[in-house]
Amino acid sequence: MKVISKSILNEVITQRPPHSHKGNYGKVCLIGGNSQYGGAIILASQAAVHSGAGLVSVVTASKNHGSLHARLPEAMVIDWENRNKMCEGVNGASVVLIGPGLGLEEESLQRLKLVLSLLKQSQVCIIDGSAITLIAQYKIILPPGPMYIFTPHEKEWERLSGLPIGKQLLDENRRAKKEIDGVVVLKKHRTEVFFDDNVWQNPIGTPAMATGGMGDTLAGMIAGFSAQFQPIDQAVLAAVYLHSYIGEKIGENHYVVLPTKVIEEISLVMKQFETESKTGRLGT
Ligand SMILES: NC(=O)C1=CN([C@@H]2O[C@H](COP(=O)(O)OP(=O)(O)OC[C@H]3O[C@@H](n4cnc5c(N)ncnc54)[C@H](OP(=O)(O)O)[C@@H]3O)[C@@H](O)[C@H]2O)[C@@H](O)CC1
Ligand SMILES: Nc1ncnc2c1ncn2[C@@H]1O[C@H](COP(=O)(O)OP(=O)(O)O)[C@@H](O)[C@H]1O
Ligand SMILES: [Mg+2]
Repeated sequence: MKVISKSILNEVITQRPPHSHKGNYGKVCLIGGNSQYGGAIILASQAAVHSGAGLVSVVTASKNHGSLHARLPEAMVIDWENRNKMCEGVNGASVVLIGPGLGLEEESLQRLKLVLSLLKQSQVCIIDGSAITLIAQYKIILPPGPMYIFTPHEKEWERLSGLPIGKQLLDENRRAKKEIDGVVVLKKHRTEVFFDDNVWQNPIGTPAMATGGMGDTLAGMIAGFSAQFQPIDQAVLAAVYLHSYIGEKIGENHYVVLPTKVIEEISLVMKQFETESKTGRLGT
């Protein structure tokens, strides 16, 4: 297993070319936030915006629209009761994130199935939270084509892989990952990222980060990074590392690290690691 190092941030976070515009930094569509879990999708959306996604649309319950707009006027909002608008939002995205606060109701399942049926080969789809649980519970087969990134915590990984938490050892996890078409970010004290050919461990992070919404924040950061930076594998590793790096820094003088505090720091810390672009390449 390889270990992610800080240099991943310099490698991935490159200066923006002067003649670029928001369209060059990716369109992210996030789907989640039922009447119980509005906070999850708000945190994920904030994390995507603060990590630099060019345009962010949020498909969520109408109940969340006011609070989302109040916390994040940068995001566009779509009512998930409006099927046509929801389809437009998903179709127009380069990166789709589904799951934070989606819930496990029948409507949540139908929304997940609809989103999966709309995905195109060119899109990246991050699958988090309730979406992982639903995929496991209903044994949903994902349509081939898009690049999938799963972000389970240990219990979600148990549901998805069938491996009880106590049996989640490296070789067992590797074997289980082979059954899954996509990257797996297995979140825990020392998060592991499984690609087809290799596994990376995140050496940093603190239990001060063990608080609700921290994973929703990571999912939003992965969405923001995948929208802007290539190759996607590197972008995922950088997002995972940066999330814990910021958490550790805040944890030096806070007993608990709030997701909203992590989000506030993202852009500031990205600036510290920004390197001159060697190619002048634009994001897609
Ligand atoms: N503010 C909001 O709106 C928030 C909304 N959220 C949204 O809620 C939805 C449900 O997500 P969820 O993670 O809260 O619940 P679930 O999937 O049932 O997992 C919990 C179960 O797994 C167990 N467990 C074992 N190991 C574990 C581990 N390493 N990490 C975590 N859990 C572990 C754990 O064990 P126990 O706590 O009992 O020891 C418990 O039995 C999802 O859509 C999410 O986005 C949240 O993000 C919170 C903030
Ligand atoms: N003890 C810990 N050490 C380091 N990181 C942790 C620890 N506990 C939780 N985290 C991080 O916090 C996040 C929790 O994700 P998740 O359980 O999905 O949260 P939520 O669904 O509430 O947003 C993960 O990124 C995980 O790595
Ligand atoms: Mg979670």
